[in-house]
Amino acid sequence: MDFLTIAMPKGRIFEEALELLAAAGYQLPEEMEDSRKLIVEVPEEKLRFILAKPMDVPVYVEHGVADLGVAGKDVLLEQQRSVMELVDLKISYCYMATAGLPDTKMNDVAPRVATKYPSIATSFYKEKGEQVEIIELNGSIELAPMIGLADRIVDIVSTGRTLKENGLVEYEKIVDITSRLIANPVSYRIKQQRIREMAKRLREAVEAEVE
Ligand SMILES: Nc1ncnc2c1ncn2[C@@H]1O[C@H](COP(=O)(O)OP(=O)(O)OP(=O)(O)O)[C@@H](O)[C@H]1O
Ligand SMILES: O=P(O)(O)OC[C@H]1O[C@H](OP(=O)(O)OP(=O)(O)O)[C@H](O)[C@@H]1O
Repeated sequence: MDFLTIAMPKGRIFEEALELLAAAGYQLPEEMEDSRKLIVEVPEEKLRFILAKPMDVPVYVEHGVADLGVAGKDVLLEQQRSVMELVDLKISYCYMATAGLPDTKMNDVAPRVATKYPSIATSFYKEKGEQVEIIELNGSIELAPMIGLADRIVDIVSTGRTLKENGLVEYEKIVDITSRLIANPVSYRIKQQRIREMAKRLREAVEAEVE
C-alpha cells in the first residue's frame, strides 16, 4: 500500500499533534497514545507513523524515510536541515530565553553559557557581539548557573516554574516556539497531492482552534 509516512515526536508534542490530526478529520486508533509500538500503520487512512525522539524527527524527514514530520521550531532552528516547513501547527507553545541567577552580570573575561541548543545560543550571542563559551548539556540546564558551571543558560521556558523554583530569572527572550509540519522536498514533489491535502486540512484545523 502507498502509505504517507509521518515522523511523530514522542513526549510532550505527541498528544496535541494527534488531537490536531483528529480535528483535521483523520481517524486514528485510540490506543496509539498508550502503545509502545514505534511504527503504527493506519491502512484506513493510508498513513504510517514513526514514533521518534523530538530531536530526531527532522533526521528521518531529511533522509526521506519519513515523508512528513512534526517538529518543534526550536529543533528546526537548531539543526537547519534540508526540510520544507509546511504548516505552523500552533501547538506546544513555549519560548527560548536566556536566564541566570538574579542581578548577575556575565563574566567579563570568559562568559559561559550552558544549553541544549548550542547553535541557537551561538547565533544569539554572536548577533549581540558577545563572545561566549558554550557548554553543551542534555537536560536539567537550570543546574548550570546554580552550581557555578555557567553565567547564563539558553533554554526553553513554558510556565516559568522551573526557573522560579530554582531561584533563576529570565534575562532575554530569544524566540517564540511552536510545532511545525515539515516535509521531505522529494516526497513533496512525488506525493504532492496527498501532502498538500493534509497540509490544507491541518491548516484549517489550526484556524478553527485559534478562533
Ligand atoms: N516546557 C517545555 N520544555 C521543553 N520542550 C517544550 C516545552 N513546551 C513545549 N516544548 C516543545 O516540546 C519539544 C520537546 O518535547 P519533549 O520534552 O517531549 O522532548 P525532549 O525533552 O527533547 O526529549 P527527552 O526529554 O525525551 O530527551 C521541544 O522541542 C519544544 O518544541
Ligand atoms: O517553564 P517550565 O514550564 O518550567 O518548562 C521549562 C522546563 O521544561 C524543560 O525541561 P524538561 O522538563 O524537558 O526536562 P530536561 O531538563 O530534562 O530537558 C525545559 O528545558 C525547562 O527546564
